[in-house]
Formats: sequence, structure tokens, C-alpha cells
Amino acid sequence: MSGGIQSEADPILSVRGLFKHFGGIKAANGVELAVGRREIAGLIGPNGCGKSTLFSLVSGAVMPDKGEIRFDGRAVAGMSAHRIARLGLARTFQIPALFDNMTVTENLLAAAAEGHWQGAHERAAETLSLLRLEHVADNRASDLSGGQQKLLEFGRAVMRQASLILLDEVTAGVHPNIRKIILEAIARLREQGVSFLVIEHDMEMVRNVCDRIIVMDSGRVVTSGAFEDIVRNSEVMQTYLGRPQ
Ligand SMILES: Nc1ncnc2c1ncn2[C@@H]1O[C@H](COP(=O)(O)OP(=O)(O)OP(=O)(O)O)[C@@H](O)[C@H]1O
Repeated sequence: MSGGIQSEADPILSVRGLFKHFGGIKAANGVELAVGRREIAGLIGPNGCGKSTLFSLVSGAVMPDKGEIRFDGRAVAGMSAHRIARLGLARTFQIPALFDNMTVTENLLAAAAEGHWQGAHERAAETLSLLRLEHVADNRASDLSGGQQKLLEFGRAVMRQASLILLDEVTAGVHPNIRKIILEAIARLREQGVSFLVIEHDMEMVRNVCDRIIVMDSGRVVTSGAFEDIVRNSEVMQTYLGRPQ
């Protein structure tokens, strides 16, 4: 996989000199990164290093203090989350953000209604099949298992017809069967042209799925490269990945 080369040539996402302070906390302290088209990039680093903040900045949920964010060739820093989503960027949350009282299908349709409604019913059926959620299509979201809720959260991102999906620990704590469904769906979507930036603490998942790993610490990207190269770098492993798996 030539993700690194692609990301240099024509990235779907590029971030330069991105800063965001919360009081005295430098959550983004000069972030620089790029994600290539059809690339699956893993974002790793210790708790509190700024991974989720980066997602919030890129998706428009939080305004940067300074810096450049280019998504699919457009400068999006400072744009509203709604506008960025309509340009084709979707994000999932660690805790699924679902409509509890709506059914699984209705949750998927609601995601389409926020942006790309065309063919929504067909796409909902495809998404149910992709994520093996057909048998719970008419169940309320609140009645799903935690893993199924993660699948549905992912499905809502798929329904937005995104060209880049930011996944925040989408496989954390889920049953291995559900993890497999998610990994297969990521691979299938990539074949269809979707790029991914994935926050992940599970190194097995990172190794199996990601073309390239981006390592953050203290609000900055400290290195990036192939999984094997990152793992071989014992300093990175100890300093940045030293948390229990
Ligand atoms: N809205 C906020 N207000 C104040 N501080 C914040 C806010 N959001 C994040 N922070 C702080 O910014 C730093 C980075 O947090 P962030 O959640 O981005 O880290 P993370 O790498 O995603 O952590 P984790 O792996 O635990 O999810 C932390 O010190 C956090 O407490």
C-alpha cells in the first residue's frame, strides 16, 4: 500500500500548524499531518495527547486558534461542523451519538437527512447488510447491545456518504464478531474510495487495518510510518504506547 506517497501527492486531508489551547492546556500544539486518498491511517498516542481534539477541530466541532485544515482541496478551518459534513467528512464518537427512541433504520435515515438524502432508503438497506444489522432494523437504538450501537454509529457515518471518515475507537470493548464486521466494512468502503483516520488503542487492530500509523504526543504529531517501523522504534513504543492494552 502506498498510502504515504498518496498522502504527499494529493491528500484528502492535510493539517498544518494547528493550535488549540483550553486555558493552559495545549490540546493541539502545532499538529501537522496528511491522510491520503483511500488511505487508512491510524492515530495513536497516550491518553490526553489530543487525538479527540484533533477530530473535533477537523470536523468543525471546535474552532482552532490557528492553523490550516484542508479537506478534499478546500480550506475548512473555522467552517461549521454542518458545512464540513456536507463536504463529505464524517466522524464517529467514542460514546455513540444515537437517537435512542428511534429504530435502527430511522437512525440511518436521519443521518442521510442531515446531508445526502438521495437514495437514502436503498443506502440504509445496504448499510444494514454491510453491518449485519438487518435482524435489528426495527429495534429501538436504546435496545441494542453496546457493540450493535457502535455498529449503528459507524453506519450513520456511512450514510453521510463521506469521502473521509474519522473513527474514534470504534472497536473498543466490542465482541470479536462485531469487530470483524467493522474491519470488513472498513476494507469494503476503502475499495469504494473512502479514506479513514482511525483513533485506536488496540495495536492488533492497528496492525491489521492501517496502512500507516501517525503517533501523537502532547498535542503534536511526533512520527508516522508503517506499523513495523513504529513498533521497531522502542522509544516510541515505551513513551507513547506505554499504556496497558
Ligand atoms: N473542551 C475541553 N475543555 C478543556 N480541556 C479539554 C477540552 N477537550 C479536551 N481537553 C483537554 O485537552 C487535552 C487533550 O484531550 P483529548 O481528549 O483530545 O485527548 P485524547 O488523546 O483524545 O485522549 P484519550 O485517549 O483519553 O481519549 C486533555 O488534557 C483534555 O483534558
